[in-house]
Amino acid sequence: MKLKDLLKGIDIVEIKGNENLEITGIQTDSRKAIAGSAFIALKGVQVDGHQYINNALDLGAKVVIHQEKVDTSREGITYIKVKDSADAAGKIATLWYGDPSAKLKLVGVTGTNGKTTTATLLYEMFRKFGNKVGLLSTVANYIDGTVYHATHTTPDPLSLNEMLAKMVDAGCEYAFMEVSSHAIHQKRISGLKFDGGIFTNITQDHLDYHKTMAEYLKAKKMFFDNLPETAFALTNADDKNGAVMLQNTKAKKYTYSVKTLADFKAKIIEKHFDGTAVEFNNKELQVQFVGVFNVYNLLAVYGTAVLLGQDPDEALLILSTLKPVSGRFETLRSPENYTAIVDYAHTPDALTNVLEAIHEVLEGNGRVITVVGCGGNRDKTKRPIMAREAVRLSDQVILTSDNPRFEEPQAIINDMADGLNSQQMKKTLLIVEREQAIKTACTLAKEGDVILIAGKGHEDYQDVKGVKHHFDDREVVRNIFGE
Ligand SMILES: CC(=O)N[C@H]1[C@@H](OP(=O)(O)OP(=O)(O)OC[C@H]2O[C@@H](n3ccc(=O)[nH]c3=O)[C@H](O)[C@@H]2O)O[C@H](CO)[C@@H](O)[C@@H]1O[C@H](C)C(=O)N[C@@H](C)C(=O)N[C@H](CCC(=O)O)C(=O)O
Ligand SMILES: Nc1ncnc2c1ncn2[C@@H]1O[C@H](COP(=O)(O)OP(=O)(O)OP(=O)(O)O)[C@@H](O)[C@H]1O
Ligand SMILES: N[C@H](CCC[C@H](N)C(=O)O)C(=O)O
Ligand SMILES: [Mg+2]
Repeated sequence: MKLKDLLKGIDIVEIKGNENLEITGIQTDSRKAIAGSAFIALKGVQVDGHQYINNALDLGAKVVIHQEKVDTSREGITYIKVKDSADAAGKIATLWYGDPSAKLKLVGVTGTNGKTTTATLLYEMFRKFGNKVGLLSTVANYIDGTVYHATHTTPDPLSLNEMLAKMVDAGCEYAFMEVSSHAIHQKRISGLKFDGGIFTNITQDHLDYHKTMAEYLKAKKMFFDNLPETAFALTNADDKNGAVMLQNTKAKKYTYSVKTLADFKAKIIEKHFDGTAVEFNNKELQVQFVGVFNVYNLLAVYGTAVLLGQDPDEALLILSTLKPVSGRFETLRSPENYTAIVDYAHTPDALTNVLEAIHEVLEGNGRVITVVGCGGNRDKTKRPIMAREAVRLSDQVILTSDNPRFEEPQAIINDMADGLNSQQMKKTLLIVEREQAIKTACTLAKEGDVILIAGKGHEDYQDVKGVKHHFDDREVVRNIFGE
């Protein structure tokens, strides 16, 4: 592909050299540069890609796209200075892969919690409508039924557009993807053509990265600010920032709600352990999901289906057949008749919601034992809050490890316990080994009790000092249950 054809829509400051040459590839990682390729230098979080320009050139790259002032003296090299190399990387990636998002009906889901659930259920629903569909999610990526390993919630722009192009090649008509705040902030989604955007909610998380809630909110809002007028923007009217998200969008605005008037409105009729009876826009249905938060997710799915032109009644029929996503409120029953629930709640709000959902169906019959930890090298301020919420809504809490990464596991647990007073500590155990923590919870549980094992959900590893050791909460539970 010709270099100049890749530069459409990019804010160029200066070009030095030939822009009329054939490119063999594009990279943002110097280590992957090949003969004749273009290297885009990104200002990273850890390091600055501009440092590696010569490494890329040594491997044969012929073009450098940069944002900072750099040495442009190497012979035969084209240097393109741009205003924003992250934005350029996104846009160049879309063009390199043939602008796949323009050939798909692409819908992005953003928010602190519920992205994986909503995007995955949309993928499943649209397949049930009979379409070929793609999905990019935390748990896994899918192209019309074929699974691909996911490393991020939202991949880097090159991997992202490569996946979208594969979806186009496979004949997919729709694609649903999670849009993380990191991805918006790092412009991994620049150049993508969305047909719709969904906002789930915003509560505390990722303050290690965004520093303040205001910055976190700004990142999420940017996704909606950049939607085109041809797209729809569907927001949660019950979230206090739901309307804020759509303040400056050009997209057509729609709302969903359980509490107020909205385009898509739900009423909860009855809650039980294997599902919820609800009314969506005055039509009754039974869904196989527990928790009010899941009613919101399902409502967003329903609204999206309708906004994409599907028949509302058929959408409701399919909704009632959908099943929970891997590692989200996954229920396992012990031979002694207590229940273990594995859930991906890793934020204060998610933990509160999932515990409230458990209480709503338990109705005071049976105790709640919660096993929970917090990730290392992530938002430290959520640790004491999560511990307090766990204690407030449980009869017994075991604080344990969840991906300590490069931190000391005991130090993370101590940060959590710092949120508890001596009274609260009385119902709290600290057990560093997660397997031991789960075993202890099972020893303590009696018939009718519920053990919530929170934070890891679908994850099948424990990330310790950069090494992912195999660990799966569900597997541990099944072993204890003798399955
Ligand atoms: C904090 C963060 O988001 N980091 C992401 C970021 O990396 P970075 O900016 O730190 O990159 P860097 O290491 O500083 O390098 C900067 C540039 O120099 C280049 N480089 C580097 C070394 C070299 O020798 N040569 C070279 O060219 C790199 O390729 C890069 O282009 O850009 C990388 C490429 O896109 C991501 O892989 C990386 O994700 C890291 C691994 C990560 O853990 N990210 C998490 C926090 C994340 O993104 N999570 C969200 C979901 C969160 C949620 O909603 O729960 C997600 O979307 O997955
Ligand atoms: N709409 C919601 N509101 C609040 N909490 C939710 C909602 N949906 C799910 N949760 C809780 O959050 C957890 C994570 O859900 P999910 O994986 O769908 O979120 P996510 O936004 O994809 O998370 P991540 O940012 O890690 O990708 C669930 O296990 C559940 O405890
Ligand atoms: N996408 C989230 C996942 C957190 C899951 C939890 N198990 C942890 O490791 O903190 C993050 O990277 O912050
Ligand atoms: Mg997710």
